[in-house]
Amino acid sequence: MIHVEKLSKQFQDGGAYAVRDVSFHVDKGQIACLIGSSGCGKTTTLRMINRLLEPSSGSISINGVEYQSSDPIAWRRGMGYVVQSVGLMPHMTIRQNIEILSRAMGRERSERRKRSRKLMDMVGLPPDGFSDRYPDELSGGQQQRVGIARALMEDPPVLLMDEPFGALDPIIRSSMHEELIQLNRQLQKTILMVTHDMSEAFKLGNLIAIMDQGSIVQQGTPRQLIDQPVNEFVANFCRGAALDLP
Ligand SMILES: Nc1ncnc2c1ncn2[C@@H]1O[C@H](COP(=O)(O)OP(=O)(O)OP(=O)(O)O)[C@@H](O)[C@H]1O
Repeated sequence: MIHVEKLSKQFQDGGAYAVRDVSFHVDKGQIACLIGSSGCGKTTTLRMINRLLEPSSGSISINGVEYQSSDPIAWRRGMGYVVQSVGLMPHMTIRQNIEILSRAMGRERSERRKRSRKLMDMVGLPPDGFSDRYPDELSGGQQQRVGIARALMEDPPVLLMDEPFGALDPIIRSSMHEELIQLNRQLQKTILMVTHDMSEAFKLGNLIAIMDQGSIVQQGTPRQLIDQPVNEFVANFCRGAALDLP
C-alpha cells in the first residue's frame, strides 16, 4: 500500500543527509511505526510522503501510484495527516474544524453533517455535546480526537501521524492507543506513525522501523526486533519496552 524505496533527503546540495536510503513497505490495514531519537529523520520522511517536502532521490508509491506521476493536491487528499500540536482553528467550532477540508472541497452541507457526526461518535466525542464547542473548551485528549476525526473526514486510505499522542498523559495516551487499534480494525486504514516511544510502537505497530542518523537500522515485527536485534543500538531501544509485550 505505502511503498518507499531508497528515499533520501539533503536539505542542501552536498550537505548532510537528513534521510538516507530509507525503504519500507506498509500493507493495507497495517500500522507501521517509525521510531528513533530526536533528529534521526522521522518527520522528514513523513513530510516527503505527504509531499510537503521534495525528496532528493528515491521513490514513493501509494497503492501502486508513483508520487511523481500524480497531482500533489490529489496525492495529499489520499492521506490524512495528524500532528502532535493538532492545529485546530481556535475560532471555529469542533464541527467546523472537522469539516474544514470537505467544506473547501464544496461537499454538500447535509452530507458533511452526516459524516462529521458519524466520525465524532467514532472517536468518542458525542456530537450533541461537542459539535458547537470550541477547541479551548476541550482537553488535550479530546482535541487529539478531533484531529483524528478531521483527518478521516474525506475517508483517505492512508493516515500519517506524527507523534499524535506525544503531549498526552500516560493514562489518556493508553486509552487513545486502544481506540486507535479498534478504529483501525473497523476502518482498515494504512497508518504510518512517527513516535519516539518504543512501548507505543510495540503496542500499535505491526511493523516497526528503527531509525538512526537518517537511515533505518532495522525493521520488523516487535517480536523480530526483540528476538533478533541486529546490534546493541536496537537491543537497547527494545529492552525496557519489551517487558510490556505478551
Ligand atoms: N527545513 C530544514 N532545513 C534544514 N535541515 C532540516 C530541516 N528540517 C529538518 N532538518 C534536519 O534534518 C534532520 C532530521 O530532522 P527530522 O525533523 O526529520 O527529525 P526527527 O527524527 O523527526 O526529530 P524529532 O523527533 O526531534 O522531531 C535533523 O538534523 C534536522 O536538523
